Amino acid sequence: MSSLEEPLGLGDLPKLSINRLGSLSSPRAYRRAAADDRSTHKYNNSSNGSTQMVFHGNSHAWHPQCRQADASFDAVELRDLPRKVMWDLPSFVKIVEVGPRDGLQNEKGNVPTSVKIQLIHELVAAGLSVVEATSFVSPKWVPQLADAKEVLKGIQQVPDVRYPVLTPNLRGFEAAVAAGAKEIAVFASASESFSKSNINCTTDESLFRYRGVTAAAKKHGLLIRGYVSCVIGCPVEGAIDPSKVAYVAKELYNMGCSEISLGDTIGVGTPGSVAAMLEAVMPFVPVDKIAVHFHDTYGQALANILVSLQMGISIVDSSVSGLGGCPYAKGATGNVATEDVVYMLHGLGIETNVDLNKLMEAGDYISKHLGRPVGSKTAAALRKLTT
Ligand SMILES: CC(C)(COP(=O)([O-])OP(=O)([O-])OC[C@H]1O[C@@H](n2cnc3c(N)ncnc32)[C@H](O)[C@@H]1OP(=O)([O-])[O-])[C@@H](O)C(=O)NCCC(=O)NCCSC(=O)C[C@@](C)(O)CC(=O)[O-]
Repeated sequence: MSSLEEPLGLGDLPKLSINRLGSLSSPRAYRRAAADDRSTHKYNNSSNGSTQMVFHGNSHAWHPQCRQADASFDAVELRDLPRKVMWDLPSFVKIVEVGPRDGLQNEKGNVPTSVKIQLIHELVAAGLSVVEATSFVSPKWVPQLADAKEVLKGIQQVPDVRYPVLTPNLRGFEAAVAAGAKEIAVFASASESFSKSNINCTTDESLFRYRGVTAAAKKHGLLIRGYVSCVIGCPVEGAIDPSKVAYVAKELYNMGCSEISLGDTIGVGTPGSVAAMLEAVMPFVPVDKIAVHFHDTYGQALANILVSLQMGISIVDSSVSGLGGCPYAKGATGNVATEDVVYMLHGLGIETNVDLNKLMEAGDYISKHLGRPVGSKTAAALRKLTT
């Protein structure tokens, strides 16, 4: 386990917050300072008035003498603690709802076109300003979204709401434009193996292909979203080097993508590995153009979102009722549920413009249709309270 992945307890923060936290430039620097501060602690021994040193490695918060010694400044420091822990959080987060695409592409049963359209309408009614509608991919590869044209044409598009659609090649791009798309998304992978299984070509071949797609999109005045998948791990290759993610993100950004979504496709990331990956990408893509996209396979998605926000990210992808998975990423579970993201963000005082009740109605709608309970813990808890 790398030092970045060692858990850092909340109890460690009061001591750090005295003079360090505000001036640190990145979570990595913060962690180094935390490690320094925690290894040694000077305290006054009240029984004989002497000053003693305590060496306690990483267990500062739990060392009885340190707890006693810290008590004198805790009263002052703890008052400021929430602000310091919530260091630099954005005041507004844009949520990109990917349920109708990333969610429904993985369903075994057939979801009627009318249900997909109704779901999109409900999500927009809940206040979501970006709803990824469908994919113009090969129906042989993803039969669940074979009705892409009908879905996009069937939506009553609301002004100022974005409805991006995935386009893997020029053929998909042309079909999307003909169906009324105003925004497309291209998707490349930081893992060669996943690239081959997902779109049947290497990463560089896909980037070459996307140069044609993005050039055509710019000519038509369309917005372009770029995805990088497998940003933390790949089902075949295991851990992915952050420099590979940075390379793909940079290429997509430089070819004109206005937003780069970094996808933990199989949901293996932790706040430690996510922070390292973001740190690698940030020199190449402005922070306000980066979105994070977490699947919740290991239950880490909300923690990963929080650390991303702390690093300055303000665009989060999520999926109503936690729908999702990728047909070409075995074992990956759904995306983080939008309801849970909204609940956490509102709890942090961050605006989203999303009405949680209406969002839960959209979640109920699709869950009923799919014949299973809602996949959001927030929705399940709130529904229990009101029945
Ligand atoms: C890229 C291809 C098309 C290559 O597919 P291919 O088989 O290598 O290429 P092809 O050119 O030989 O095409 C195969 C057949 O598909 C047709 N075709 C070809 N293109 C299209 C098109 N656009 N629309 C409709 N049909 C198309 C083409 O005409 C042909 O039909 P046939 O001649 O055999 O009758 C294929 O591999 C494909 O569609 N892959 C998409 C797979 C997919 O959608 N995966 C899920 C995306 S999720 C993801 O990537 C992760 C993400 C974004 O969610 C983020 C995260 O979670 O981390």
